[in-house]
Amino acid sequence: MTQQHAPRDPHAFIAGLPKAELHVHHVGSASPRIVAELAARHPDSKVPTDPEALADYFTFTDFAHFIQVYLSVVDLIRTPEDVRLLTYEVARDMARQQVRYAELTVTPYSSTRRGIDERAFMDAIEDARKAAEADFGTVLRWCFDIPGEAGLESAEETLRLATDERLRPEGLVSFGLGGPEIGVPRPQFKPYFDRAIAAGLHSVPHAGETTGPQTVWDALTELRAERIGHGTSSAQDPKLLAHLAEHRIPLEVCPTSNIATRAVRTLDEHPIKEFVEAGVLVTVNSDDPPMFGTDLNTEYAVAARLLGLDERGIAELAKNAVHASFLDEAGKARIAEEIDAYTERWLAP
Ligand SMILES: Nc1ncnc2c1ncn2[C@@H]1O[C@H](CCC(=O)c2cccc(C(=O)O)c2)[C@@H](O)[C@H]1O
Ligand SMILES: [Zn+2]
Repeated sequence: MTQQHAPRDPHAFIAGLPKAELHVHHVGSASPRIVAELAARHPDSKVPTDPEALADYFTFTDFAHFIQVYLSVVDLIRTPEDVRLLTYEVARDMARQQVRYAELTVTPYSSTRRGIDERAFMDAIEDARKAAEADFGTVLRWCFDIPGEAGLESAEETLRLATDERLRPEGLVSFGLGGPEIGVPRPQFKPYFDRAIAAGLHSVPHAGETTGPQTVWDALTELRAERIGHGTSSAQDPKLLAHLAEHRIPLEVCPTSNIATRAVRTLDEHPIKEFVEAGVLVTVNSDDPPMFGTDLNTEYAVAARLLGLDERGIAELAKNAVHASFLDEAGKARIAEEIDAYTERWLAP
């Protein structure tokens, strides 16, 4: 992807560009309005009840602090109605950014452990998914992820919720691993990923976000990752970059997330350019957009700036996500064609 001509206004082009998002968290996408509304319902919570104060609350000193704040928002999700409202509103926010398809990472263990009935949880996310598709045209699929720091008990429970035919939601396509990486080695989760893959789910663990390249190697070799969440530290290992490029294993890059959690010091130091120069398939994602004071369109603008992309280059990024997704081939072709048609209309003299 090289610079052909300076984009007229990348933000305007990006705002209308049809997109797919592969790495974005369910609770992490709760808008300040939704979080404030839920916090008002639960006065015992320390989460601020007004959106302005929330911006300060969502300022993190390090990754561990981010997880602490993240879990305080998880604590606000207490009823199936909270789950349904959150999910439907997240889809509304996505539709406003022309997101046609998203694989939303859900951590069911964290909700069922807090007392939400598992059947009611699955019904709530599925009802919202179908309503969002009908009302906004946004197609949602689920990734169920293990909160790694909660250990093998949470792995067992997440696998059960993902594979029990009486519970597994129709929209479930993948199986992930989130939470802190430090002190949470990937290999211990191999038996759970093996069983999830055997049940037809795609493996998409986080790796290399706050630890080195070995975590990414482990995700590839032990967890048979088809995509890598973040993979930021891959840039430290040329052999790993070559492996990712050769085997077309996409990275789910979340630039502002890496700055907000202090995984990367400044955007200009972000390794996204090294990834592209090494031939690695890069997708652009927002991770936990309201918590990081960003949204997907902003992440595309950041990537376009760091990679020096014009409209065609930006459109290629969007198509990378479509092709790296687990949507059916017909669905992929439909969105890719929409991206091309939009781009040609935009560039027509
Ligand atoms: N950028 C991110 N990088 C990594 N993860 C991210 C990111 N953004 C969001 N998450 C989510 O944060 C959660 C963390 C949950 C967690 O650590 C934990 C620990 C102990 C107990 C419990 C519990 O619920 O009992 C939960 C994960 O579920 C994950 O999906
Ligand atoms: Zn994430």
